[in-house]
This record gives sequence, structure tokens and C-alpha cells, in this order.
Amino acid sequence: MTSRDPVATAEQMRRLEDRTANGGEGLWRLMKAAGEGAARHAAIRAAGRGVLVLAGPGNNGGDGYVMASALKRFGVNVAVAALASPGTDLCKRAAELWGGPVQPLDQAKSRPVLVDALFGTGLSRTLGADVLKPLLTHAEAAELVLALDLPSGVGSDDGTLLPDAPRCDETYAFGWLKPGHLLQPGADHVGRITRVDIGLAPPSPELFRNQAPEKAAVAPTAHKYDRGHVVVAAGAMPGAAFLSARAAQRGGAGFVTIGAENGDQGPPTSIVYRALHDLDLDRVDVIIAGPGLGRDDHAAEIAAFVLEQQRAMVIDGDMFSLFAGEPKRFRDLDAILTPHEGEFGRLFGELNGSKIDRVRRAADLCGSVVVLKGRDTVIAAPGGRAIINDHAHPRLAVAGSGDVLAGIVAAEFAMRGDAFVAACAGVWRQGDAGLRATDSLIAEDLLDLL
Ligand SMILES: NC(=O)C1=CN([C@@H]2O[C@H](COP(=O)(O)OP(=O)(O)OC[C@H]3O[C@@H](n4cnc5c(N)ncnc54)[C@H](O)[C@@H]3O)[C@@H](O)[C@H]2O)[C@@H](O)CC1
Ligand SMILES: [K+]
Repeated sequence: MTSRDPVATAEQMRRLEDRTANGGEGLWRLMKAAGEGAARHAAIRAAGRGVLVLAGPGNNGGDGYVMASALKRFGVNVAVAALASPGTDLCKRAAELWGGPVQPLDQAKSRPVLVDALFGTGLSRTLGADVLKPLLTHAEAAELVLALDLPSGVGSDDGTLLPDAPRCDETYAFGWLKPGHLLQPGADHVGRITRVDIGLAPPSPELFRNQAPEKAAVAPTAHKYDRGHVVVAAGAMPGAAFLSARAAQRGGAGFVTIGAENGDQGPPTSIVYRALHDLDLDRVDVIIAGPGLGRDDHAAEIAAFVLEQQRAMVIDGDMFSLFAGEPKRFRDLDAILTPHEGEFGRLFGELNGSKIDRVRRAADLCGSVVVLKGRDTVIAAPGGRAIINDHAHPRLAVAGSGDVLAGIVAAEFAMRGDAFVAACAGVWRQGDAGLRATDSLIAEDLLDLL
């Protein structure tokens, strides 16, 4: 697997900072690297326009003072306004480095470029009107809003968003990405993410941002079955099964069968229709169950039958209603579950914490890879390995999009054999298709975009 951007929580960032810095001077070097790194990017983005830096009382504010002093050195016309006097040693030192005038937040004159250095990973409660009102006024007056580390109002660990927090155009992420850069609704306020390397030690590899997968290897001599045989267990709504089957084909599976319970033949296409009970399921790589399956007794029989097969599976749609509150039913399988929020709640009930916490817990509960779909999709394997996918577009929220995802993920699973890697690859590919589509997207279009 190619290298992915690690994602670190605020607590992990603090520990990494301590481990890297080894004392006060080291911490100061990190702050200097952060503020100066951001200044180098911002000086170019400002393109001669005046800059106003809003500095908070903590170390995010410290980064702001360092940045302002570097911008001044670069010849940029920069002013600083502060919420309160510096509250940490590092912030004090940074304010001394700046040494120029500092105005109160609500008395500063707005400028075309605004830098939000009020709060970063230390935001711990809701923003008062004393902060929010001037912040919004300056942001509305600016042509370009840049945030240091995180936009003020975005929760670093969970992507929550405080009401009325302004939207930024670009965020300079110091060291590593934080979950708040990628999780909704906060991620929508982050704008373009630019990572600024400050020489921080790497975090333990637990959480990453998804990235373009390497193509699954196919041997030049591969037979169609070597490229993966995927079966879709069809039920009440054959259209959904067809979409999944087509997506599995387009996704790269060599052979795709729709297992229709009564052996119904579909339209004459390269998809084979067979009665599910007549298939030699031992020779099948992955079974998809759920898309269009239905929720009646007949569907329940099919669901029980496919679970008994103990094959690798992609589980979606109606399966989460048929097994509501029973995630342990999937425990002994090598499976990928692809619920949306509603289905996730139906299967796992209410779980606490951030989206990452909840999906990790869910994966442990069912012993399988769980993909919680959305603008921000979180994928977790049992044991804690997790990925956030922000490579997607809201236009993917159309009927049938989930059926397509199940098919792509199944193809990837059949070709790669590793559930977590396959889920990450499939989610990326669907997101990528969505990004390349137009706003008139319907699920069928995705098939041609794979
Ligand atoms: N952890 C790291 O590795 C590094 C961190 N740096 C910077 O340090 C930041 C974290 O600094 P801090 O931990 O000092 O935290 P912040 O500077 O984000 O905020 C903490 C301060 O804000 C106050 N506060 C929190 N929520 C508030 C609210 N809603 N209303 C009013 N006041 C509020 C706190 O009481 C505290 O004074 C990072 O985001 C980054 O910008 C960088 O200097 C470089 C290295
Ligand atoms: K900030």
C-alpha cells in the first residue's frame, strides 16, 4: 500500500509535540516552524493584499504572532488583533517576537486577507459573542480567509462545528491532519488543506486519510475466475441487485452472477442469472447480500442461507433491517458491512463518541470491516485500524449509489482478498467517480465512470 496521510487526535498531537520537542526550546522551534511555514504559503496567497491576523490566548495564537512577524519580514502589510493577552509561555514569547501593535479584536480594521489564529486543537467550549461577532465581521469583510491549524469553531477530534463559525478558504494543518479536517460538518469549513511540516514525530499508524489505491494486480495469464467471482443474492427489487452486479463487473470482477431465488432470467447481458440454491457457492469469492433483498420472510430465508455459506461477503441495505440489533450474527464471517447512518443505527443501536469512535466500536462488535457511508465515510477494521475518506461529492447522495458501492467493494474484495484494503479502494473509486460526474448524476452513470 502506498503511504497515506496519518490523522492524529489533539491528545496524540500533544504527546508527539512533547516527544519531538524534548523541552521548552524544542517547543518553541515547533511553533516557529508552524508560524513561519504558514507565512510562506500565506505571503504568496495574499499577493500584495493587506493581512489581519486574529490571535487567541493559547498556542494557536502563538503561531499567529510568529506568522505575523514572518509576514512583516517578507514585506507583507500585516496587522494583529488579539482576543486577550497571551496565556501561555510560548504565546508570550511569540507576541514578544512580533513586538508590533496589537489591537482589540472588535476595534481592528478589517483587511482583504484574514488569518484565524484564535483557536486550534485546544478549543474546548462554545464560542462567546465577544469572539464570534468580530470574527464573523472580519471574515465577511475579507476576500480570503486562512485558518491556522483548524478554523475556530471546528472540533479537532470529531469535526463538530460551533454555530455561526465562519467558513475558511484554506487551512494550514500543522504536523499531521486532524479528524476535524476531514469529518463533517466541520470539514466543510476547512477549505483547501495545506499540510505544513514542522518536523513532528510520526503518530502510531491507527488512523489515516484515504487516498487513491494502487490498481489491483491481475496476472497477464489470469482466467476470468482468477479475477474474482462475485454473486449477488437477489430479492424483492431486482434493479438494485442488477446495479450491484454491474458495478462488480465494472469494478474488475472477472465473473458476476445474480443468484435469483427462483432462477429468473434477467435481460440478456454478460451477467449470468442462476437460482441461488443451484450455485456452487464454494467456488464463489464474494457474495453481496442486501441490495434490493427485501425484508419479508422470503428475504429472511435468503439472508440466513447466504450467512450459512461462510463465504466472504459484502453486506448492505436490507440485511441491516433483517438483523437489526444483532451485529454478532456477522461475527464469524470475513465481511465488509456498508451501512449509511440510518442502517448503522438499526444494526448497532446508539454508540457514543465521534464518527471514528462509533465505527471502530461497530467493527469490534461485528468482527468485520465496517464502512459508515456519507460525505465523510469512515472505514474501520476490528482492532482499531481506521480510514477517513473525504474524496467524494454530495451529488453521490442518489438512489442506487449504495448498490453501486457494494458492487465495487465486492469486486475489490474478490481481487485483493483483504477486506479493509478492498473497502478503502472501493470507497475511493466511487468517490472519485462522483467527483468526475456532473450534477445530473444518477446511479447508473457511475457505472460508466468507474
Ligand atoms: N501540538 C503541536 O504539536 C503543536 C501545536 N501548535 C499549536 O498549538 C495549538 C494548540 O494550542 P493550545 O493547546 O494552547 O490550544 P488553543 O490555542 O487552540 O486554545 C487554547 C486556549 O483557548 C482557550 N479556549 C478554548 N476554548 C475556548 C472558547 N470556546 N472560548 C474562549 N476561550 C477558549 C483555552 O482556555 C486556552 O486558553 C495547535 O492548534 C497549533 O496551532 C503549534 O504551535 C506547533 C506544534
Ligand atoms: K485557528
